[in-house]
Amino acid sequence: TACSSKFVLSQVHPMWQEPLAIPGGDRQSPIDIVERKSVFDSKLKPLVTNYDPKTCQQIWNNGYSFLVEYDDTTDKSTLKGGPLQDQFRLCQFHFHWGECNSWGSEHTVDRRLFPAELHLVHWNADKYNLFEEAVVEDNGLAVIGVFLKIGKRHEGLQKLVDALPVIRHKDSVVEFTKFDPACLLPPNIDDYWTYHGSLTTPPLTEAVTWIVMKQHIEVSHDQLAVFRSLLFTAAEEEVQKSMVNNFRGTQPLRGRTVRSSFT
Ligand SMILES: NS(=O)(=O)N=C1NCCCN1
Ligand SMILES: [Zn+2]
Repeated sequence: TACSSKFVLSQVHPMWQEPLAIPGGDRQSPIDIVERKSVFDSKLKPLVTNYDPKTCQQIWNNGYSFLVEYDDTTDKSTLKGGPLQDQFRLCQFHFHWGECNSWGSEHTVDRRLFPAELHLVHWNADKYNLFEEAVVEDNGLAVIGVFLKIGKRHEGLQKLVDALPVIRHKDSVVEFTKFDPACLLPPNIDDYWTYHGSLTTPPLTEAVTWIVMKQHIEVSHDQLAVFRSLLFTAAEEEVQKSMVNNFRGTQPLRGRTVRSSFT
């Protein structure tokens, strides 16, 4: 199959139709992070996350990925520091993955692909009142990206994996509480790359300060296989399509500099 050989990724059909015109279009995401071209910035501070598991509300299948949503009506689960000037609120996290372990991540590092990528999505609560307002502002959003590799079972992830069969179809939702997203971060969150880019799924707006962790996390083969049991399609649709390859291809760097918090 495509997965066994060193398959040319271009044969994989991205899951959504790329729009013809993109707003601005010179700071799109994801990108290939070329390690030796990233510029160390000693002024980058450590990232400060302060997540309250009590703000975890639900998990649902939106037809692109599955997402865990948090109550972002107060400053309970926040992100600050790193490259950020303001305090951001966590609104949701989700993943992107492939049909097999050869690909699936959105960002690449020196063209290296990972089997999956976690995105923790935050919006600038010092400047805006709602995610929907922040999503069109160039300093509106901050997304933490974490690469996943196949290895030992991730105990913290299992609670989430166990909920997936209940939300197999698009638009299904189930209550999901007391989940601490910090358990999905790698041990060392001080080493990251950061650059200005966009959302990688619609509305693709160029509002994101990306913070991509250098350290990956490990999940088991079986845990990632459950991600692939999800469906893009709603229950009533005749033809069911498995939710795989829900990643966007890398976009032109267009002269941007990727900074690193480490040498
Ligand atoms: N993959 S991504 O860049 O996080 N894209 C998103 N689009 C809609 C809102 C949340 N995130
Ligand atoms: Zn994403």
